[in-house]
Amino acid sequence: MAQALRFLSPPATSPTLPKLSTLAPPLFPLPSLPSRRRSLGLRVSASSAPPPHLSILPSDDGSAAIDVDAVTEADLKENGFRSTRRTKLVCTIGPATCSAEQLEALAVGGMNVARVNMCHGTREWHRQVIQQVRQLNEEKGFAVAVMMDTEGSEIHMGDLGGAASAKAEDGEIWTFSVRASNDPLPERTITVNYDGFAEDVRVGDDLLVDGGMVRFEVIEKIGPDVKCRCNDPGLLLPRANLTFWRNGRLVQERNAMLPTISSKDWLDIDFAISEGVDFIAVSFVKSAEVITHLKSYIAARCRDNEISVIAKIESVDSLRNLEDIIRASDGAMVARGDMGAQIPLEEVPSAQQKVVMLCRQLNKPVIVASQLLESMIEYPTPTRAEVADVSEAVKQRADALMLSGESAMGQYPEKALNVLRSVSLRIERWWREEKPLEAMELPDIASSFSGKISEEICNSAATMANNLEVDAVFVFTRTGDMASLLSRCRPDCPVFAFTSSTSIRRRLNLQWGLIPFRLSLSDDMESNLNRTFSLLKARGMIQSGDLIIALSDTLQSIQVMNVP
Ligand SMILES: Nc1ncnc2c1ncn2[C@@H]1O[C@H](COP(=O)(O)OP(=O)(O)OP(=O)(O)O)[C@@H](O)[C@H]1O
Ligand SMILES: CC(=O)C(=O)O
Ligand SMILES: [K+]
Ligand SMILES: [Mg+2]
Repeated sequence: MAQALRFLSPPATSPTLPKLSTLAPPLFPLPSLPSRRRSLGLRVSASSAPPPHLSILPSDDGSAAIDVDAVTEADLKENGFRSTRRTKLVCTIGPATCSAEQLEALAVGGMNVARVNMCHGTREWHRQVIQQVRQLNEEKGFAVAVMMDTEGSEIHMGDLGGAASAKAEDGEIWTFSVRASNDPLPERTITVNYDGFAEDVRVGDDLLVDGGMVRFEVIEKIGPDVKCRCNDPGLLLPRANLTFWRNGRLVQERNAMLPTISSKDWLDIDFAISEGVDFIAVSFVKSAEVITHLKSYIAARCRDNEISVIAKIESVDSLRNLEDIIRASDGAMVARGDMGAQIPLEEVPSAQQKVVMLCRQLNKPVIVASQLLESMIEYPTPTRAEVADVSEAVKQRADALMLSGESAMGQYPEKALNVLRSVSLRIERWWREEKPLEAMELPDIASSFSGKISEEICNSAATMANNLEVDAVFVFTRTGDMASLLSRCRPDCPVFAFTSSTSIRRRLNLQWGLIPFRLSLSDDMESNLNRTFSLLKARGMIQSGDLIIALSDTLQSIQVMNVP
């Protein structure tokens, strides 16, 4: 009940919007502002006078600090609110991008999340990358989050005895063996990580490397060795994924019983907790239980639950149990690489669309991953088809796009990131200009009355933001929930999310349209607003007359105002 009362904003701070005919001349003439800003200042000028008690005061705690990175700051100063990118970008870090300078170049280029894949590299290597990202954040004000991606216990090849790749030619006979050996491997021999491999496969099965990049047929089994003939030649890469198919269907036998989180994964998870990563992405999720289990494991070890769990949707089982898995997780990834090895390729696009839609409905951030710009591993420009694929993911309004090999080991990581950024910006602008009909209804998701209030406030605020064409929504949030609820509505303007936690700030950086800032929040909404206005104005990120909607999760209120 108390919250229901608080939902009614205090009268002095909730200006009712006047009818257009009653508008008074602007109280804050803005001669030097771009025309759009000026017209907005005019349109709502009657409500633009700050309530008397909202006058700008010097910062009350003396710290006057607000954490924002130089790139966001420059973008806002130069291009204004409308041009900020809404789609977030995840970069897989690998040998091509692991130095401090390379990581900084990616952050400057728009990387919101750095992903390390525990399939590759040593623990020491991962530790260095994570620490360098943290240092970059501390020194330059970035909020780049770190995502640790588990190896999972699917079947994969060994590391090719240190070779970068091996070529399998048509008709060649190769041996796939479960023998563990430290000695150099005989020619055309590949080790396999799964002990049951030789028992599970049958003569006549198709063995697919990386979902069909190379294809073999099983011709003979000799103890732990499986002889295969290459039918589709190609390049074998270290630790490539292996699937086997019988009569046109993926074989799921004892290999289907492999645990989603292996013993090695648990050690990697302990490592991730001790290094303070922001997200753990779980490979080959099959059911919601494993996510629930991991979340309680983290909760028992981690103050304030500061790690979010992302379910990677890449197996047949994850698609079968999709809704339960997404409900249990803090977000999802459409991991199209392995997904395309587990279901027919022509089913991948509709699976992507389904996951993206469901995540938005359930208010979970979703990442579209793998092969977005695959050709840019080798070439400095993408194919037209790749640009169309990126556009499609942006049109689906996914929270984030991910680079894999393009940034981990490609020749043009920064160029690839630049393509994601410019295509996102262009398609987002197209969306705002064309306003395509959005077929999606957002169902009620709150499970408590106070959650319901927050949801209603955010839905209304997003509608108001679009109808009034405001410049930005400001949300003061302790938990980040209200920022997520606003992001879910995909409003036309950016959402400035102010939170006192650096960890929440980083995790909000995965979500569509949010520009997260760290600011020590007080319980007094007016003081928060005043400090924000003066700090952002002092840095030239907002100007007098900009029209904003302000929300707070402590006050449960909506205010519309011009920046004084
Ligand atoms: N830390 C690393 N060290 C060396 N190479 C890496 C590293 N991370 C990624 N790579 C290279 O980049 C490629 C693409 O990265 P990506 O993370 O998509 O891996 P993947 O092997 O396809 O597995 P996953 O299905 O988990 O994504 C890898 O196959 C590998 O060659
Ligand atoms: C990202 C990942 O794991 C995949 O696409 O398979
Ligand atoms: K992985
Ligand atoms: Mg995968």
